[in-house]
Amino acid sequence: MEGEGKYARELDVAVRVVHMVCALCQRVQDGLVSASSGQVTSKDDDSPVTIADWSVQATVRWILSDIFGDHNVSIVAEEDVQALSKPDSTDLLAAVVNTVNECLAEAPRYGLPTPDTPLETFQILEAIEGCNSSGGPTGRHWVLDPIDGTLGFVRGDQYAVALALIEDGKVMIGVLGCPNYPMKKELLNYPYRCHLALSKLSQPDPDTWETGCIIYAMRGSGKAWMQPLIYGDMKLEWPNSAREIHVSGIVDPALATFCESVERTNTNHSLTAGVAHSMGLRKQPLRVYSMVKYAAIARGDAEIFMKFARSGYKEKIWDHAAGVVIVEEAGGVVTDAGGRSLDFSRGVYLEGLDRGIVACSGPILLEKLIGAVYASWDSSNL
Ligand SMILES: Nc1ncnc2c1ncn2[C@@H]1O[C@H](COP(=O)(O)O)[C@@H](OP(=O)(O)O)[C@H]1O
Ligand SMILES: [Mg+2]
Repeated sequence: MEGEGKYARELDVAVRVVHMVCALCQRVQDGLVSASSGQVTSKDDDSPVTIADWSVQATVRWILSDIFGDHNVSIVAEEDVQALSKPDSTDLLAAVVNTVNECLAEAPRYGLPTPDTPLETFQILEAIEGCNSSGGPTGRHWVLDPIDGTLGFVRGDQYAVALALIEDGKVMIGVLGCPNYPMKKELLNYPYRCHLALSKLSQPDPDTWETGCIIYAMRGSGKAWMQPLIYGDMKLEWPNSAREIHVSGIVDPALATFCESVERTNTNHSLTAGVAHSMGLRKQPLRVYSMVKYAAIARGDAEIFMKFARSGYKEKIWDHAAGVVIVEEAGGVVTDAGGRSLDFSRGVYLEGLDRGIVACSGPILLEKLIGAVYASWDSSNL
């Protein structure tokens, strides 16, 4: 199964570490949802960041460096230490140090190494700063979005932890941790807070896959997998009930579901409505935060994903790398709006992107979608 191939060790480590940091995220999100304020910081571009973003980044860096060797690990990731290093950020930094050490203390349950003594503040800052690679066309680069969909995260809704490995410009493995991804497709449409409240009434049962999964794939395997999150004191026992996932077989647009960002600042909802109409999609869009949208395509819960950012916005590789390989290995396709593959070899940004990003469960829908984008483009207000 998924344990074979050139990247088997990397995939195994990546899945384990994503499991571990998903537990970290769940603890922080539970605290955020019950706290009234003061837990969310704004970055210079006004986007939100939380202790979970920095803590996940530091934890992943520490584990990958420990296993593969500090000098062998190049990581391209979203966060830097700017906001954490301000004089009034002492409490924030202390919270990150505490969160990382709490998480790493649990590492043996995930089959991962743990530090001999708790990490000191400078080590944690170094770990966060150590994720400052800018990728490129050659060599191995890990790509991490510690919390994708931070807005969903702080709102108690969907978010994802995304880790990918790029080698010589190609995404070779992808892992998406989706701690709030519900078992049933219908529940994705359901306000997540309600689902959270209901699931709190009973202990999650891994057999029913109520909440939380890790989805992953290795390039060329033709397979994508899903495992449930582990809870409480459980130990991660490989293969942890892994089951194979596939894209949907629906090819009729009238029956297809399309998903897109909740935030209209991140994608042009009027353009996507025009495209949907032009291609004959009938259902209401499924609006979900984060790369959970790629997970939904790979799991067969939706057939189409579209993202059309405002002109001038440059898409970053960490927002797509893991999702792309997972969707492709699950049988789907991901391209720009001109039908070309995304290019992960050009550094931090997806350079040369034609208008936007689309993912489909197969080539028939993709062809119709690209035709509909051409038909709708001129009348859009981009
Ligand atoms: N103006 C903009 N246009 C398009 N995408 C944007 C954007 N500002 C931020 N984003 C990206 O959109 C991601 C969220 O996507 P979605 O809206 O689908 O949940 C953000 O990820 P982060 O939350 O990791 O910063 C960010 O990378
Ligand atoms: Mg992101």
